[in-house]
Amino acid sequence: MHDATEKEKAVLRRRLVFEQEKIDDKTRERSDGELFARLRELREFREASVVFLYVGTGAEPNTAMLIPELLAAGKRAAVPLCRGGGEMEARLICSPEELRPGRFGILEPGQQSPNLPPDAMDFILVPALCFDREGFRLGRGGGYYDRYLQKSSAFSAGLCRGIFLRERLVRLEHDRRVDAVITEKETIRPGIRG
Ligand SMILES: Nc1nc2c(c(=O)[nH]1)N(C=O)[C@@H](CNc1ccc(C(=O)N[C@@H](CCC(=O)O)C(=O)O)cc1)CN2
Ligand SMILES: Nc1ncnc2c1ncn2[C@@H]1O[C@H](COP(=O)(O)OP(=O)(O)OP(=O)(O)O)[C@@H](O)[C@H]1O
Repeated sequence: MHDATEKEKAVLRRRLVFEQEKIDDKTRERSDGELFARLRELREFREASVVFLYVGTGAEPNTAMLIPELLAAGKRAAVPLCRGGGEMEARLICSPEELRPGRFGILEPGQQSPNLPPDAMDFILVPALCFDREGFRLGRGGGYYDRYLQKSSAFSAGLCRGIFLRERLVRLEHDRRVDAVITEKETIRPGIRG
């Protein structure tokens, strides 16, 4: 039964990567603008002092854009540094210029950047190919965020282009939900909806 779910996830993952690539730059930029505007309005984001954010790649929201404004607002920004075994660390950065392509070609902080513990995070921006209305997600299959979210009690949120929002995704026991899913049109708080 688990095997069937993993397989279903893998099939959906491939289809979503294909769908993502069809979005043109202009549509993507407009979508990013709307997603970021909602994120900036989110109380937990505004109140956070330490934000753990991924650096968007490919068709993902271009979240690197948020780094300068976070720093200008006096917040601390941490970015994932991937390790082996599906583990990643939250490394503090002072500028987006510190980032270099790492594993998977995604921009990462350097080895010398300070490593913050999971309980130092206030807010975690969680990447995914898609989310559902209950806060479950389909990631790239590394299990990095499922493992990380288990170690942190920070508020977690995902940015999800509306076309990738689903009613209900397949899920396994280790799958963690996010506390908020932001689309261009709505901010969904699965916990509150019940
Ligand atoms: N921008 C961004 N950063 C992120 C993530 C993310 O989803 N987006 N991650 C979220 O976890 C972590 C990296 N996870 C990743 C997991 C798999 C692949 C990847 O390229 N997988 C191959 C297939 C691997 C295989 O099974 O052979 C691929 O997609 O071609 C990339 C990143 C940490 N940083
Ligand atoms: N908390 C965990 N502890 C141990 N293994 C885990 C945990 N979470 C996920 N895994 C394993 O990692 C692999 C990928 O999991 P999954 O398909 O849920 O990743 P994902 O959520 O798509 O990826 P990511 O979180 O990196 O975006 C699976 O083999 C899964 O069993």
